[in-house]
Amino acid sequence: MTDLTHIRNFSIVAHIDHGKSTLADRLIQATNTVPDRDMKEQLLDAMDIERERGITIKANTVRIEYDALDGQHYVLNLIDTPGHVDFAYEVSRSMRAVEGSLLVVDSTQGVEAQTLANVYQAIDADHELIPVFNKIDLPASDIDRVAEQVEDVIGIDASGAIPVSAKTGEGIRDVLESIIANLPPPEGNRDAPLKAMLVDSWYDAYLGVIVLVRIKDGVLKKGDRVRFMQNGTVHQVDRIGVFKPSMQTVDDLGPGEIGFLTASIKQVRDTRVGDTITHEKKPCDGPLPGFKPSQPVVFCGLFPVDSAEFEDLRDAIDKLALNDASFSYEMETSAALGFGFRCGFLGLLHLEVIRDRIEREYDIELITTAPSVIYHVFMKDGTKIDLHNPADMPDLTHVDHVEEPRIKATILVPDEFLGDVLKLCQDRRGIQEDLTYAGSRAMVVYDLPLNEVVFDFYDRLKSVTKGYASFDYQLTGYRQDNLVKMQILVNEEPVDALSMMVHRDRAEMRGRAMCEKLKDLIPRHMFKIPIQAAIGGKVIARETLAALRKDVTAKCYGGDATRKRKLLDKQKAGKKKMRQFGKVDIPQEAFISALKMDS
Ligand SMILES: Nc1nc2c(ncn2[C@@H]2O[C@H](COP(=O)(O)OP(=O)(O)OP(=O)(O)O)[C@@H](O)[C@H]2O)c(=O)[nH]1
Repeated sequence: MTDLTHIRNFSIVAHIDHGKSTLADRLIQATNTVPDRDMKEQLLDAMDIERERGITIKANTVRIEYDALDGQHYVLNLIDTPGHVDFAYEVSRSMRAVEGSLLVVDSTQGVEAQTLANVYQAIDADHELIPVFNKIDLPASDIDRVAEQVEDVIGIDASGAIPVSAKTGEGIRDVLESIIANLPPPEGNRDAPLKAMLVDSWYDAYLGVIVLVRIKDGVLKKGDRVRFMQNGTVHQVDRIGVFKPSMQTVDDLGPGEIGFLTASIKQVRDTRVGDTITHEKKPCDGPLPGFKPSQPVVFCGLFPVDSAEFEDLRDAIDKLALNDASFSYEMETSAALGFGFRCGFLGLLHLEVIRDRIEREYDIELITTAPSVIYHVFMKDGTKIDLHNPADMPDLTHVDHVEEPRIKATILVPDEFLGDVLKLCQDRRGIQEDLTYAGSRAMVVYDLPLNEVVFDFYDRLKSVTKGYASFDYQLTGYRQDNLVKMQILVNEEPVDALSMMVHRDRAEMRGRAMCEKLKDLIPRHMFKIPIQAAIGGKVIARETLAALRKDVTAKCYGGDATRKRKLLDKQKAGKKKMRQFGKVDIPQEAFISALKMDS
């Protein structure tokens, strides 16, 4: 157990690619936490995969021992956090477990949207920040400009900022000394009853659920019987330890310390992040203020292309969910797609990560239906429905009004792309709230419907700004609007997987675009196929796919048998990836591609 004044707990926050993981590596190396021969790049990230902790969205922890210039020995606990906007929640909970953060800014790039988002979270958490200007080894590094930006845009004092190169190691000692000098030590009382925060938890094949804890008061020992206050469950602690960064058991954990416990807990779902852990016999007076549980905001259906793989899909989803409490799912049946799952995610990246893992690691080909947000549907009889799936939208005659979730989006972009960004936001029904400049960069704040952002907003933003824009968002609440369900009919049959909620004013444009896309994506058949978009019973757009005249091999006149066979094989393989809708085969890509907007 370490004396409180010799502990510093901190996290590293940064915009993506500004060098957070590389800096963590250097801190670990400079303090000889890991012998040089075991040192590899992105140590904390790599460990994720080794430990099969699942998606690399989780915060990672490492305990560093440091002999400071004042001759004293310190214990530094570092929590590394994910950078992507979907996982902002992870950042906020890591911040609650520490007293301060290093704010890494790439000195060749400057302040970006996540830099700002992180600062706001730090201020919320009442947190000390040390600005660190990274990549000073690069010729494009401009510390003065970045310092000015930090002061102008973020409004924090940059005079104590530390220039470093996480690549060469220059400035790393200064970072360590600044942590000791400028971050406050934790507070806590070792004689008080145990009060510990459940910061994170994950599943380990050998040890069961591992719980990351931050001790506030009291002492945690192996063998203790502890109560998880919100859950009400009691467990016997069978192991406690710290990450260096590999797991090392210790005898006890005292106030201010960060470590882990195991207690034969079977499922991650049995542990609630933000819960307070105390002793069963001598409990603390009350729980710590908990965090709100993370709520899925984006929903979509996942169906196996080959319906025989449904059980495999169930198995894959069960396994993934074991380690990811923010991913929700329930079984769903669709007239067109058969059995599958309706899944909830924290955002689009989260959706993509899970989908890719199912396809790659479990080798199951999937059809992903249109991502949707949760709408509040107010019925004429006074009841309210939370609509997760556009296919379940009740008949309009019974609906009084519909509300949709809105976000506050912050976008930082070089001046020359500003016009394109404003147009994109405007096209997505955005309302401009703010526009300011910091040098040659503009910062725009928009109020946007989440629904218009979930599909391909980020891709579009990157493409119109050649990758120079950065983006961050927070949910702000619900607002009523003129929203309707649009159905797509192929050969007169509704394809429920392509149903979507749209704004009435944009329905026709979206309907037309969808029909045109589908016309290109659906192969011709022996008969004519009408493709229609409809609201209620009313068709608002229509395309017709002409009937097939020749077979695919007809153009290989001359009888090149191998070529013919190859073509036929290709056609056969293509068939496997298609789903039959009535008499029509629709290829898998059609479901995703049709939904991409060109605006
Ligand atoms: N030249 C130079 N390159 C650096 C420096 N620090 C990081 N990099 C490079 O910048 C890139 C991003 O660094 P990461 O450490 O992965 O950045 P990150 O912020 O952790 O990114 P995520 O983990 O993806 O959020 C990598 O290619 C690093 O090698 C530096 O001081 N100098």
